[in-house]
Amino acid sequence: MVTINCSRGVPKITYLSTPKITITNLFSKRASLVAIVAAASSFSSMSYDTELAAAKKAASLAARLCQKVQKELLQSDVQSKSDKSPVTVADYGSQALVSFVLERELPSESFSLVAEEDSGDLRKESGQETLQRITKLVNDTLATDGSFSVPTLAAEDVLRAIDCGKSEGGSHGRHWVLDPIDGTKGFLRGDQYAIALALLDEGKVVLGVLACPNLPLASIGGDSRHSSHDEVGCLFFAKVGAGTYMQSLDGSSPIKVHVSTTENPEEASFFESFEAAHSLHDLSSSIAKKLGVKAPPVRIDSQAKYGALSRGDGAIYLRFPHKGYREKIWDHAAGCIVVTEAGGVATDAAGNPLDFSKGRYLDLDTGIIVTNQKLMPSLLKAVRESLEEATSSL
Ligand SMILES: Nc1ncnc2c1ncn2[C@@H]1O[C@H](COP(=O)(O)OS(=O)(=O)O)[C@@H](OP(=O)(O)O)[C@H]1O
Ligand SMILES: [Mg+2]
Ligand SMILES: [Mg+2]
Ligand SMILES: [Mg+2]
Repeated sequence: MVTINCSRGVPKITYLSTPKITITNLFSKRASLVAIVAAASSFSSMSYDTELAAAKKAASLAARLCQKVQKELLQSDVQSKSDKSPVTVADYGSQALVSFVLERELPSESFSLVAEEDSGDLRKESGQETLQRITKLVNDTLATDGSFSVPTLAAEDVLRAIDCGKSEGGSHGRHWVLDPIDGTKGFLRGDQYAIALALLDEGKVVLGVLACPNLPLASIGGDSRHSSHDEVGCLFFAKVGAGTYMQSLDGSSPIKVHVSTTENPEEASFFESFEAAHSLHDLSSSIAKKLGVKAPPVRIDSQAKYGALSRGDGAIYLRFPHKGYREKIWDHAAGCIVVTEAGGVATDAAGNPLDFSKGRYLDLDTGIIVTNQKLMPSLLKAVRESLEEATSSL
């Protein structure tokens, strides 16, 4: 927040944190004009450009690390966390790398990171070999980027970087939010996955980056045919109020992207989780049918769905986890700003906006739905009716 106090005609500007502007005790019209100009320039200095550049660099390097591991995937790389979900050397390596790069690129900012993984299993005797592999991977990846003249990281540095991700987030101050590999199951299958990084400021997502190493640069929408020669590797990025852009992970010039503008459900295809355990496919089908969607669902892993939606490959994303599942903020923060800055809307099943200010979890009603502004009212109606039918048939 920026507070401007113009009591003596000379505007005094105080920075708090988000770029809201309050003008108090205006001395004259001229003073007020000066104040507004000053506020505008202070707003642009709060434009998160440095943070966005750091986030793009961190996510791109992490994508490089993940691509290397996916090529060499060995069964022994896969560990199981206590909740039985898979985690690989690439999940840990990506988290260590992003944490290290952000801290190094933004030395003047206090650093808080809410991230999926922790180093618990790597600190055990049984995790030592894996830790050595991760440390080597992180060092090898940093060495591919000429701008880091850092001494080789020790295993302890890697553990510390991973554990920076223990922040609880919340509604005050700035917090980075990271899913080092979203869609680990897709990653293991050789399919889609994403490195998803966002920044919260006073509880709002202000920037997001999605690196999708296996996503074709061309549309994956319903009618498009893919050939094995399609170029893959997309980097989506969005900043609050500045739109969403996509470039290739190899570094082409960014292009501005926009969600589908279709108002006709018959033309709209919809995305959902690849894994049936992560989202109720039957419920999505019933909603899509009610809405009049003709195309079959496009099932892909990870927040690559939000990226693909942001460039209009499909028009709807439906996500209805099984009862009792609690969504984590790192599974949606980056995707949410990528799609909303591209003109889309993301809400829970009752139409409430997603609230990232409540800590590591998203508290929401039933599921997550995403589409464009025009289709949202009829989608919400179809969701409500399908949920009512599902409840009454129990
Ligand atoms: N039971 C259940 N229900 C709903 N969601 C779950 C569930 N279990 C896991 N997860 C989270 O889903 C993340 C993967 O995202 P998607 O469902 O979009 O992709 S996928 O189709 O499952 O691959 C996945 O993210 P990663 O762990 O980062 O891969 C999980 O956070
Ligand atoms: Mg996981
Ligand atoms: Mg995830
Ligand atoms: Mg993950």
